[in-house]
Amino acid sequence: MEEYLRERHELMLKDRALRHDHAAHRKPSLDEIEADAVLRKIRTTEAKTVWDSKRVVEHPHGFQQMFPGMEFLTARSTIMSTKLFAILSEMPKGGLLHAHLDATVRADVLLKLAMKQPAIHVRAPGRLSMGTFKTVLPQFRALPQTQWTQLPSITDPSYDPNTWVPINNARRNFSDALGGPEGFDRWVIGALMIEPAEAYGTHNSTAKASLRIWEKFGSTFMVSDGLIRFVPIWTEYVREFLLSSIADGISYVEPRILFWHKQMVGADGEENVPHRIWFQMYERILNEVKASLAAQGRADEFVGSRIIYSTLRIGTPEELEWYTEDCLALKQEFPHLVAGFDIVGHEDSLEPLIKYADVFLRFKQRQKELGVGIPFMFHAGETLGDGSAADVNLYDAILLGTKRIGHGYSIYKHPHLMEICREKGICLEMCPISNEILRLAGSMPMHPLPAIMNHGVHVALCSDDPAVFGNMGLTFDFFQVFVASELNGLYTLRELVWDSIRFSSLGEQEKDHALAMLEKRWARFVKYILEYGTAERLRN
Ligand SMILES: O=c1[nH]cnc2c1ncn2[C@@H]1O[C@H](CO)[C@@H](O)[C@H]1O
Repeated sequence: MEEYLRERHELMLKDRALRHDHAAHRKPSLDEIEADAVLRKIRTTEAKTVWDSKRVVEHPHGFQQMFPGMEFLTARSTIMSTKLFAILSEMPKGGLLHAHLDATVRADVLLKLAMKQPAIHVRAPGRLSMGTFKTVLPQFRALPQTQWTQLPSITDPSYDPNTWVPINNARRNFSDALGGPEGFDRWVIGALMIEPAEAYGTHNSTAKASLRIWEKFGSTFMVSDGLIRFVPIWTEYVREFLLSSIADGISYVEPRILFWHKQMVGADGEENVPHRIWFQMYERILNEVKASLAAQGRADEFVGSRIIYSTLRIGTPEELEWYTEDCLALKQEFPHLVAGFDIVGHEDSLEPLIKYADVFLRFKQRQKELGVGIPFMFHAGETLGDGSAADVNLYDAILLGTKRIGHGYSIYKHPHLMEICREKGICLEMCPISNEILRLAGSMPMHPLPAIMNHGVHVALCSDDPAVFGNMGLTFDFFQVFVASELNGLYTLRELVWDSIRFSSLGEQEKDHALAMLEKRWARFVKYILEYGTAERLRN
């Protein structure tokens, strides 16, 4: 029996040897070993006390049994009540490498920013009633002062659909039958976020033919665009994104900014602010945030930010070439801010990478001519397809030399591609909560993340579109991943955090600095877990 147990142990070690959190790669400190045990105890206890399968929560189909890593939108408030969540909130998270900027600030905060702008008007394309509350969506726009209106209400019987009402009037006079001003907030926020009833009920399909969940997902961006792409709101939005990320323990952010629209609406209500001014504004806010942290003696909490230039995966190759040239010009003017290039949007229904391969090859050539480097950071494989165009995007992303892969969800079906990622150090930006809400995985235990980690592929955990999903910061994604596996421990968390800096676009010296800062904060975090363990009598 002794011999059997030894063989058994060796087999397990061998099977897990490719994992980056494997003991062979780094010796944990004694404190870490003890803190790991505390975290595991809490997880085991809460699996019984909180995620007990006899407990249920309300669910669009009736009731849902609780389990660790269950559907995020029905579990969210329970997650927030756990000890594990409280502890992970304190964890230094490293970098956020995959987030779409226009979905990074809480919907209620965005609405408050909008209410401060008299230029912002709202209209409804149809009549609002209880029956149309979810289907008649608000449209926002900042108007030049000459076009401001004084219409009193968007719900009045006399309201002419598609006419602009000042946002404050629309809110103040929102009909009592629809909930008054709070009803207005619910209408707007409901259009900016995905609700459980949608993800798990009415829109629960990712099928190519119906795209239900992506219909709702896509529409949230149409609604928010009229608010965010307005200079006075955009600048405050960026500030809020940076500050709320820092508050969650994130020390570096690399958002994808969508440059599809060639202009932003300026403070005067005219759509005439070109991309280079967006970069200037971003840099100004970034410097202000850094200066205010330094003034508070908190400079070591944040190392900075770079931008992944993104446009949509639609249109002709010629049209895409306008964007690659635009990106080149911006890289020359803001070399320290442009981190990479990507095309975004629903992979299952929009254009595959291969359609633009010659543009991408020319883009690389142009970079050589101009002496600049703009790595691809392609979205690829965010699909359930097997051999579909979205799945095949993985081959093109890798062949085109992508530095990281956005999602790469379907890569676990491709042994050779995983080997390439492992050997070339192509990191996967995995967004587990996003994948679950967009119905690629029914819950966290159904997510392929463990398969990918067991193959030794580097992963950075990311939030993708936290304003739409409600997974603000990175604590929620770390939580879901941590509770859904008994293999994952403190060393797993540490590897994920470290990889998010190692595979970022920071320069080598900046990475060293960021990792040194992280090391100090990590040591404090480990002490915090130990103190927590002592207070809760969880230590031996
Ligand atoms: O998970 C994703 N996969 C692909 N595209 C996305 C995802 N999340 C957001 N966007 C896209 O980014 C744009 C906003 O910046 C939107 O067009 C949205 O479709």
